[in-house]
Amino acid sequence: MRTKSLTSTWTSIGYVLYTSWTNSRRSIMYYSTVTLLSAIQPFLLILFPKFIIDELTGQQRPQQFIFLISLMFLLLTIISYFTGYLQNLGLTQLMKVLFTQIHAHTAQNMNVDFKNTEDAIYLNQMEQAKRSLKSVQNGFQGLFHTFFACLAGFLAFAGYITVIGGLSFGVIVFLIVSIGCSYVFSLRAKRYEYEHEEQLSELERKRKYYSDIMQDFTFGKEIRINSFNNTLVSLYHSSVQNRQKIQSSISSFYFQSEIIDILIRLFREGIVYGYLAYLYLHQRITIGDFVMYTTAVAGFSGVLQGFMKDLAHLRTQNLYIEELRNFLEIPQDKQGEGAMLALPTGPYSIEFKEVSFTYPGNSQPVFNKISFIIPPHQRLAIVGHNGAGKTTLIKLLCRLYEPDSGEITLNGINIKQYAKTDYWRLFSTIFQEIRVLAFSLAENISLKEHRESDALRIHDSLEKAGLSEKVASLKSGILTPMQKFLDDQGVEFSGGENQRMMLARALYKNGELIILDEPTAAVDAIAEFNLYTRFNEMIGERTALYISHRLSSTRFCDQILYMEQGEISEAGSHSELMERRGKYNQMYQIQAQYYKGSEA
Ligand SMILES: Nc1ncnc2c1ncn2[C@@H]1O[C@H](COP(=O)(O)OP(=O)(O)OP(=O)(O)O)[C@@H](O)[C@H]1O
Repeated sequence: MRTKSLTSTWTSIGYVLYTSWTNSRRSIMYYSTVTLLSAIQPFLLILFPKFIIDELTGQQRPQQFIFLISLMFLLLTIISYFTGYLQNLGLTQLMKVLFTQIHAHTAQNMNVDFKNTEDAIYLNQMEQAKRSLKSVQNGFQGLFHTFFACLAGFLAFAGYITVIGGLSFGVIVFLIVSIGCSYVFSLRAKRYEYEHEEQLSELERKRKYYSDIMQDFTFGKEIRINSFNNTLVSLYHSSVQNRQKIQSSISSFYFQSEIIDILIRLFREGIVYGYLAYLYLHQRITIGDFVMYTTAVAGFSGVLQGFMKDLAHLRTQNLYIEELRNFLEIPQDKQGEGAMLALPTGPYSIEFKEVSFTYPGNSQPVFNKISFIIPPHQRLAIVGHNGAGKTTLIKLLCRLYEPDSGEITLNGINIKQYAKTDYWRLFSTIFQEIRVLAFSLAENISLKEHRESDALRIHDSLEKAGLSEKVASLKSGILTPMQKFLDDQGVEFSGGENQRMMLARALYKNGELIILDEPTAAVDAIAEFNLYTRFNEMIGERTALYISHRLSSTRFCDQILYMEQGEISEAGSHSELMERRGKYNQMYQIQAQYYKGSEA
């Protein structure tokens, strides 16, 4: 974590300006010009009235009077027109820059190490970084606008000092001190707001989660039957209420600082106007000077106060930018370690050598020096109770997590020595969660755009997965959109059909190593048995790894590992394990009772 100092405020300003400059130089050029114009504008309203009034109370030359009025309005019109025009152009360019950051944020989510996606700290960081990009007042846009506002304030400040300096240096000091007091109170409110941002973000995350569940009708049955709706509504309301409580305490801080500000302002302007009136009454200044100085003092206070507030805002924006940068700097997924080796050609053997692994943040290891071999062409089943570590084993094999110690080898070489993208090409996987995308059926199978997909292979995979008839019944065949998120013509498949679609996806990929991590939880034991057997026939000579709770589904496998609490307690073929009369046998017998009479 970087320090939250003024130095890092400069770093954040540097980051925002540099990013803007590299992505759109025009964004900086337009905003700089607008800044200059808006710094000049107030001085026209200070100086011209003085000259006009002096003319009226002095020589009273009509031509000079008309000239001054016309020039003032002409300049004001030109400046306002260009300010508005360039502001619009600048905003369009700023949006262009912002989208590069939003893109970087999204890309980061796609490219970070998988383990982050299951890590609450990362998820929180992601939300915080999103906050920097979502709001107009805060974060990237906030800092950009506030920086230029500060710059305009600074230029105007210098101009006012020059004008008021002609009157008295003491007035300037008095104005600066009184405005400084207001600044301290506004800073206090801003700090208070920032200190509670994290809490607000967490509450917002909860609120959003509850709201998503309430709108996700896949939870509909469970929620109604278990009368969970009232609980959800009350959780939703309490997160909203807690958020409101914090927000109202933030508002009350701001309210306090506004009140104090008004009181200080009344005191300040009373003193200064009294002094100016005194000077005028003693004929030490003209009526034109009086108007010029009162306008300048009001303007000076406004500019300095605005400048201080902007400065305070700029400093808090720094904290948002820190969060954005910290998030974007999370290292992306590494391809591997050292020089990457080319993948060997098959057949493939895999070995787990004394692999130990603990999930980040957990105290209990899932595996402690687990070892086993999957020889080429073997069908290996991993069975066991819930939480035994079966899916974790697959995550390690697929390099979604790295072992803490020990190694996993492919044909004798540590898998870290292969580039991940090459290594992943080897796998055709079907996981427990079935994820259908709101793209066409073809794109769901190939996971590529239409123009990059092979239609023949898609049809072939669908046929092998037993979905040809279904596809034939669809008006647009494999081009039929799935789900209705992006297309109201989209279709919904049944649970079993979705499973077959996943099967077709795995077949289309045609990986050398096949993994089925119990994608059949929703179907009955016979359907699962048939699916595993069919899949087994389809994959030919390839090495395969099957996970299931139903021992009948994987009994055809060459080797079965029976896992308990992260350890392999029994290993062998189905008949060997049955003969051993151990835990596998016991579990098989218990499960068989349920299938009797229904199995062929
Ligand atoms: N992302 C995670 N973070 C922390 N702990 C996890 C995570 N995923 C799983 N675990 C824990 O690791 C252990 C093994 O989980 P795993 O999912 O591998 O078991 P499993 O045998 O596949 O279970 P199941 O049959 O229920 O799918 C469990 O104690 C689980 O709570």
